[in-house]
Amino acid sequence: MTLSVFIDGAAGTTGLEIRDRLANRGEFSLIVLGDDQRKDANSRRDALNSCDIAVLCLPDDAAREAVGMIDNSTTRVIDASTAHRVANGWAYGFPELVGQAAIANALRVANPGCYPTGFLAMLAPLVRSGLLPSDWPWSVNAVSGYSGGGNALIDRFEQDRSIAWRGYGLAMGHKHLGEMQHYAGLAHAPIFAPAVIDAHRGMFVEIPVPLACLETSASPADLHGTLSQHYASSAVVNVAPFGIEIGELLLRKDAAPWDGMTLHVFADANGEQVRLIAQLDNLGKGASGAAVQSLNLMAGLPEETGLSLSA
Ligand SMILES: NC(=O)C1=CN([C@@H]2O[C@H](COP(=O)(O)OP(=O)(O)OC[C@H]3O[C@@H](n4cnc5c(N)ncnc54)[C@H](OP(=O)(O)O)[C@@H]3O)[C@@H](O)[C@H]2O)C=CC1
Ligand SMILES: CC(=O)N[C@@H](CCC(=O)OP(=O)(O)O)C(=O)O
Repeated sequence: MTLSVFIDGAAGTTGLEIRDRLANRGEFSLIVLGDDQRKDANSRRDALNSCDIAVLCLPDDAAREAVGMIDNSTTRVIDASTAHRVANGWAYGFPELVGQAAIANALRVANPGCYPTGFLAMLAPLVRSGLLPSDWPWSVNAVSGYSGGGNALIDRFEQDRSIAWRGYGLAMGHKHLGEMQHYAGLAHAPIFAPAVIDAHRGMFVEIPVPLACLETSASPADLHGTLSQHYASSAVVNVAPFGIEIGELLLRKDAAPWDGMTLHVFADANGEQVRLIAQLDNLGKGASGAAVQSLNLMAGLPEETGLSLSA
């Protein structure tokens, strides 16, 4: 059976990438609104109510408005925005953390934020397993390609080629803190230091772990072993081998779209300090790839169908 999919916000950065990923997928037929209709409330309402699955690639307020326009009980929704990520009645679209069934059977799915995808992939399994404490004041440092800020940030970086690095979130309170704290089960929101660099796509998310200062007997190898076991059956997330000499990690300006994610565990020789580092594509597993992964599960297909998983 072919499922009809309406991408609300299909002309935006995330929406276009989802369209690309669905272009040759016979399992889905796309409802596309032309430029004259894509912001017209009646046209959107009709499309939202006539599709099987709506994928919202909109700013938060417009995403809330879109959900409010649905007046039937059958349209299923994947929302790429921040609006519903910790809301009641919404499954969190992170199958590796919540289980595939929770998404496959959901009416409403909230796509995770790009930075929380890296943060939660590493910290949530380690806190859940008891290897790392939930009440430590965690911090997270990250760099993202500028497409992470959508069309507005793309325009800014592409019009002003003098910006090499842009630190932000300086007043704290970044919109991703809620989901980071909630799904990792933390007592405190992490201190989050995001930055944008002069690359179109791709990101690194890093959690420093002062292992010797924590109340845990876990070694770096234990952390790596738990993550490896957690993702052993995942086609999307892989854990890099532990203890292999890697002198540097690079984010290339011309990186191709990638829907996977690689997790690294680096440690000093005494096992006192650890750096957990996730590499992903903000537009892949951080947004559009994750949305298609959930769409696959909602359609009863293997989660990795049609994704680009070789880095
Ligand atoms: N870019 C990324 O890496 C990630 C993005 N996201 C989330 O995905 C969502 C979309 O972001 P992104 O694609 O980057 O943003 P863009 O700004 O690139 O795209 C947003 C699109 O929504 C359209 N739009 C805005 N308001 C309305 C409306 N009321 N009705 C219909 N269409 C509307 C815009 O049209 P117009 O330009 O004409 O105003 C634009 O085409 C956001 O919530 C964002 O937080 C999540 C994870 C990562
Ligand atoms: C580089 C950049 O600006 N990134 C955005 C996050 C990406 C995004 O739009 O995020 P979500 O929908 O996942 O919340 C930001 O920090 O606000």
